[in-house]
Amino acid sequence: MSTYSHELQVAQLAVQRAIILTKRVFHEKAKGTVSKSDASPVTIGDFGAQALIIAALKHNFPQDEIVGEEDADDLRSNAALRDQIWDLVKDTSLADSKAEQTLGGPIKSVEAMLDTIDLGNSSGGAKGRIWALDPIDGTKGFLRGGQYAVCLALIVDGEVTVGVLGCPNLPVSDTAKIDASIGADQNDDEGKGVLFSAVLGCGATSRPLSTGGLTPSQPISMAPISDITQATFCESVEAGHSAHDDQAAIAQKLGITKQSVRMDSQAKYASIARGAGDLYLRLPVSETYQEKIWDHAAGVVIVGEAGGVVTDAWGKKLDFSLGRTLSSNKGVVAAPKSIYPQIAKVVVEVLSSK
Ligand SMILES: Nc1ncnc2c1ncn2[C@@H]1O[C@H](COP(=O)(O)O)[C@@H](O)[C@H]1OP(=O)(O)O
Ligand SMILES: [Mg+2]
Ligand SMILES: [Mg+2]
Ligand SMILES: [Mg+2]
Repeated sequence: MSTYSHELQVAQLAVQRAIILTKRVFHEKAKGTVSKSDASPVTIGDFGAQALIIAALKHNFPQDEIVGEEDADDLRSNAALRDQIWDLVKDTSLADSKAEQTLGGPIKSVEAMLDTIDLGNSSGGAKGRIWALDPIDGTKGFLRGGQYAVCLALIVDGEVTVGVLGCPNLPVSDTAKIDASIGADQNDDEGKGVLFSAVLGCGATSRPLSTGGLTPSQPISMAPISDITQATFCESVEAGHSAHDDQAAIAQKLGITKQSVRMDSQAKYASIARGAGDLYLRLPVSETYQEKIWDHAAGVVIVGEAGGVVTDAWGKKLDFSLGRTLSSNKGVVAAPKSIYPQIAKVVVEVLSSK
């Protein structure tokens, strides 16, 4: 077995199992949404997916730390919400019994579920093995019926080493270039659901999601691009998460004529890694917002292994060793190696002229 193959297998199966739960919630009209202290939404899907993934990690790697986005505080004071989540969690398992066994089987009780969710409370750091988990990334997209991703990465001594992104609403077929329709109304499951993975130094792959064991994978790589003016660039749907105006100015300076493709979540990283799009621009909207490690870790190693470069808006490597946030970075630029220098130069020009 190669290094990290056990970690990779557990991470892929754990994400795949959690997506059985998130898809059930996705198709419900009422998603059990509550507002967090920072006013961002969280649903029963986010909590349920965090419980299932942490349970699988703790079963296999009891010593590892976990930085998970959610905690169980709201559920300890809201019995109705807690019971709704438990109903989902206790009934979610992989159809393949060997794969389910690998993950340690079901969580034993509602109390164990709450404690498991709270194991995502690591403060992160530069030493040892730390998993970064975003149980639903793009919760706003999830609520809107758009793209979302279940994201898990292993950081070893501050370096992202394993990354897995489950994207239930991306098309299985990777031949089509993405366009504006990818961002919205993904209510039909037909031909959708992709699991992306990478191990540092070993390449990136994708495979169709299943509800049992892992399906065969194929290598993925970014699209070769010689003429930057033909590039497709991705950005957030939410104007509050990245600066659409700066991104439009950068695209214009680069001579890009195509409309940007707006989609929620790390599905943007996945889409450029498989060559369905070319660039991902995430320019900061706020002086104070610090990007969270769980919003980028998996995407960064997947894009890196697919032949891309990911830095912050000033060309600095993203530093995952500083805790739960990327406190020394601002914004994100992801592009194929061949055209990255041209793009980075224009990004700095646009930011410096403000
Ligand atoms: N001001 C902000 N700048 C950048 N990202 C943000 C900001 N506020 C929230 N986010 C995060 O952006 C991520 C989604 O990005 P996208 O819009 O590209 O899908 C979410 O994880 C969300 O975090 P949160 O979980 O707190 O909502
Ligand atoms: Mg997120
Ligand atoms: Mg989230
Ligand atoms: Mg959130």
